[in-house]
Amino acid sequence: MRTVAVVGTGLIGTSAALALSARGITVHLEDADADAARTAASLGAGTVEEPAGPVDLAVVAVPPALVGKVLADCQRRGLARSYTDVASVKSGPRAEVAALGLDTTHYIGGHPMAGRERSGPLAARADLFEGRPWVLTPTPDTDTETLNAALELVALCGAMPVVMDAAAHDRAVALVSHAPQLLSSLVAARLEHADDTAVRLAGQGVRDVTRIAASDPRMWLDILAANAGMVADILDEVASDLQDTVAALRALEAGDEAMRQGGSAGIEAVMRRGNLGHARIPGKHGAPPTRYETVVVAIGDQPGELGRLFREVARAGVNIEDVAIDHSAGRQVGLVQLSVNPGSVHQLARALAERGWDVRD
Ligand SMILES: NC(=O)C1=CN([C@@H]2O[C@H](COP(=O)(O)OP(=O)(O)OC[C@H]3O[C@@H](n4cnc5c(N)ncnc54)[C@H](O)[C@@H]3O)[C@@H](O)[C@H]2O)C=CC1
Ligand SMILES: O=C(O)C(=O)Cc1ccc(O)cc1
Repeated sequence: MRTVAVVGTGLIGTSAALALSARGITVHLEDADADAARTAASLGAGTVEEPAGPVDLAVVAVPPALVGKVLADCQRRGLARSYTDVASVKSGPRAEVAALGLDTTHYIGGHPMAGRERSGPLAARADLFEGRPWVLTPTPDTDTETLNAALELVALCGAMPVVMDAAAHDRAVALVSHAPQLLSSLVAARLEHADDTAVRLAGQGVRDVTRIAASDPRMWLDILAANAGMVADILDEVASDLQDTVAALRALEAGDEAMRQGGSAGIEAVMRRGNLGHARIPGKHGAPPTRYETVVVAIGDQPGELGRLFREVARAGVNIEDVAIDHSAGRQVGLVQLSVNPGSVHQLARALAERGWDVRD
């Protein structure tokens, strides 16, 4: 594959374009908003010049409800030999492509399972898809050239292809992406009118649970509208779990010992079910989940501190598997939680302490 057109240069389109350009592919950028395409080009994602002839692959990276319309326009113009999209839902766009009578042999649905809570080209990152699943939804009439072009796109973006049926994809993402998005929004919504004194106490737990509550409501309305039934089914089950949990909490306050015991059992059961569900989430690069341990280091809230710390960790020969930073409210200090392999914890803590870092227990 030598030439690609990215149609829609927001977060996802520009991230893919950056990854492809970095690997020597010629990328043509276009967007209904000319500023978005120019911004992407200025970031090194490609050129806003039109291709001289059909490109090898066009990546349609627009909101889900527009995939059919934009694909129709691209095919009419003869923009590419093969086409794919990146929409977060797959059955809706597929039905629209069929309803519009488009060429389905040279189109394959796609969905990179990576994103950010921010939109637009300025939020793009070349490594966004690194090690992440990228779902492809071929149909019996998808031709080999198109499947291969999409597989090459996924490989060039450093992602792992997962071939799925569109309906199975939509069921799966309702569970692992769409329902969690709404649950995160609902937790964050409780904070809207909360007392400042309460919000100021927010720590890493509530930050983790609400990170994606900062997402763009319009884009998510589009996604949820295209998968509403499946997401509602999951939230129905969550609502039933919530009712049981509330009943268990009330029982914990009861005067009667037997009721209190029932309440304890209910809460313990939900916590244990959560442990088991959490343990099933794959680790980096789709590997089986790994248990990491954390080394906590306090750093000053000033430029360059994090870089200095990371260099020290590298010098100690330890790989950082994950990192989280907890900014204590009102203090000029951040607590950096370095997740590392359990075997490296003591060695790293000792090495950092010896070099003067404030390592916390
Ligand atoms: N944001 C996320 O975390 C993820 C989003 N997706 C999917 O990727 C797609 C794009 O999402 P984002 O990049 O986040 O959105 P975005 O809002 O950052 O970018 C969408 C871009 O499409 C452009 N556009 C709209 N109509 C157009 C048209 N008719 N022709 C050409 N360009 C047009 C917009 O001007 C905008 O620049 C959506 O289908 C979304 O479901 C997939 C994975 C993750
Ligand atoms: O922010 C995250 O962790 C995400 O996982 C975001 C995300 C949002 C939408 C998608 O279709 C896929 C991934």
